[in-house]
Amino acid sequence: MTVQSPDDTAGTPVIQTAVPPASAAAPVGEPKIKARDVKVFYGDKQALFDVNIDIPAKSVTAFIGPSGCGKSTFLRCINRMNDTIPSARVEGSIEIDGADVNARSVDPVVLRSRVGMVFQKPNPFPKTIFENVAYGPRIHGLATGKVELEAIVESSLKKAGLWNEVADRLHQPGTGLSGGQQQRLVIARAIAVSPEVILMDEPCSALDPIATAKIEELIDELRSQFCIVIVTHSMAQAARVSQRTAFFHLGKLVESGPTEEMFTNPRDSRTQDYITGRFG
Ligand SMILES: Nc1ncnc2c1ncn2[C@@H]1O[C@H](COP(=O)(O)OP(=O)(O)OP(=O)(O)O)[C@@H](O)[C@H]1O
Repeated sequence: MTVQSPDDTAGTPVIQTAVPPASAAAPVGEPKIKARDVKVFYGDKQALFDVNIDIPAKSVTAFIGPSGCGKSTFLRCINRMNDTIPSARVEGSIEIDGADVNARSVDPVVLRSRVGMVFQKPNPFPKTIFENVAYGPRIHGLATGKVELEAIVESSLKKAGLWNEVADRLHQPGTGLSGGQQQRLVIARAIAVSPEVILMDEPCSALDPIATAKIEELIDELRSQFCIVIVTHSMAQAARVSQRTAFFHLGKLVESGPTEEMFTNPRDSRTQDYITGRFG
């Protein structure tokens, strides 16, 4: 299906979702990620207020909302990237498969291999294409030798839809690829350590429409294997790629639910106002 009026700024947008019926998109069984009463402070300033959400496995969940509403802050709680911001303090609990990510016993480096992250700007290492993908499996001891490492690199690049474009130049710098290819390389790098969750923070905002379409197709393919959470400014993109959507406003999670319902029949007037372009 197509989505009209990308980014929804002109008039009242009509957003068509390309997702299964709402019943098929509802979480089944235990959620992969369970957040309870999550609050985040930067110094004295509170950026997130009591966020409660269940995020299913093998599905794409989109976080939408106006600039500064806390989408990225919440995303960063899931793999403890907020630990790297000295002024940030996180309260409440986030569990992945029932285990608290903030428990003392959790090594953030190991957590981040289980919960990979893709940023707005593609950030390949200043190394070859091969080394970009091989680095994680090597440091986490996932390959017993060269042949196994090569197999992981190949299968990760294939899953990221990049193999055919780079198979004959694996030993050239990753930074020599186009922006869209670099973003797929970064996704291959995340996949290479067999994560369970992939967090994407506006992964297409630096890409042209063709590269964006490729990443969106890739997200759709990857959802059969991973729990994917994507922050996006584009409601059209949320509608195209996600099965569930969460709307944030002023640091609060206003509502979340099956994407189709969120865009056709939101429960909260703030969501309605946002999706119809009344603010944003
Ligand atoms: N490192 C930081 N230090 C201090 N305040 C921060 C920091 N990062 C974010 N904030 C503040 O926290 C609030 C939420 O920001 P956040 O980046 O999570 O929102 P967002 O919804 O992802 O925004 P955008 O869509 O513009 O990326 C904002 O008021 C922002 O200024």
